[in-house]
Amino acid sequence: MIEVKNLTKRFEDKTVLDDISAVFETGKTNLIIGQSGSGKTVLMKNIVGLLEPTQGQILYDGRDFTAMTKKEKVMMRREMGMIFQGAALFDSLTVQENVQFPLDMFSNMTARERAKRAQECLERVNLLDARSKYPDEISGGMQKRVAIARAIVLNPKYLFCDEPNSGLDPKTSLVIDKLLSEITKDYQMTTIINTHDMNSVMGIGENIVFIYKGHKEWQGNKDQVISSTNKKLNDLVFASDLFRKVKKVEMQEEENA
Ligand SMILES: Nc1ncnc2c1ncn2[C@@H]1O[C@H](COP(=O)(O)OP(=O)(O)OP(=O)(O)O)[C@@H](O)[C@H]1O
Repeated sequence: MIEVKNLTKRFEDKTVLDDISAVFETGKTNLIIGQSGSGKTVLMKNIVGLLEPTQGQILYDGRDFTAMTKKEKVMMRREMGMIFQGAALFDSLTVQENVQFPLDMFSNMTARERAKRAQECLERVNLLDARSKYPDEISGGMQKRVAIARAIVLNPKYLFCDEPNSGLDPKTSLVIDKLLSEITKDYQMTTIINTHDMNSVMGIGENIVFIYKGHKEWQGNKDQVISSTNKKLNDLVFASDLFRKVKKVEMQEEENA
């Protein structure tokens, strides 16, 4: 579980995050949603330690990350897997070498053990057959799956994904969402996903934190999204492609009736 307590982030005199408190639960896909510029990325960067909070605390299973020394934070990062926008793979390394890279850097395993572990993770994302290919020889969706395999290779307790579906078609996005949801359950990770994708909200939104202009406007699950009377949340969700499509189908059905 990751707990954010009264988090405020200012850049000079600009307050980007204002007194945010939220709990992100273990074994669940926790989503951060909000309009462009609302502060989602800044929130995630504070949580993983890429930015320093101006005020507030971040607790990893009760451990106060904000109070840790630099060395302790580096140790904590080994418990975190990260998937950034785009897949951010090394073009000159094969799929397997990409997945194995964190092991080569941070583990004391033998070469044989590292290769075995990388292959286990590739198998988990159903890409073992592509292990000798280079990133430019595989599709965008496959590249994302390689990034997921790489993010879990060190067995993280916490998984962070920034817009995992950006640049992917809806069908491939569903595959990625399903995979993220499954590995979250399998490995009992605390997974936090920044997303614009309302299909993801409705598919894997077990715990959704809605950020509006830097403050927490709403928190709930996907079923509560549907029944919520929060106008700002409804504006965000019902302005999405998914709901426009649902509405269009309903209108067509009415016309045909
Ligand atoms: N280093 C910085 N210095 C000053 N302002 C910043 C800095 N980083 C982000 N901001 C501002 O913080 C606000 C929130 O940005 P953020 O990137 O978190 O939004 P977001 O919700 O992730 O948007 P998007 O969905 O478009 O990625 C924006 O107004 C942005 O300009």
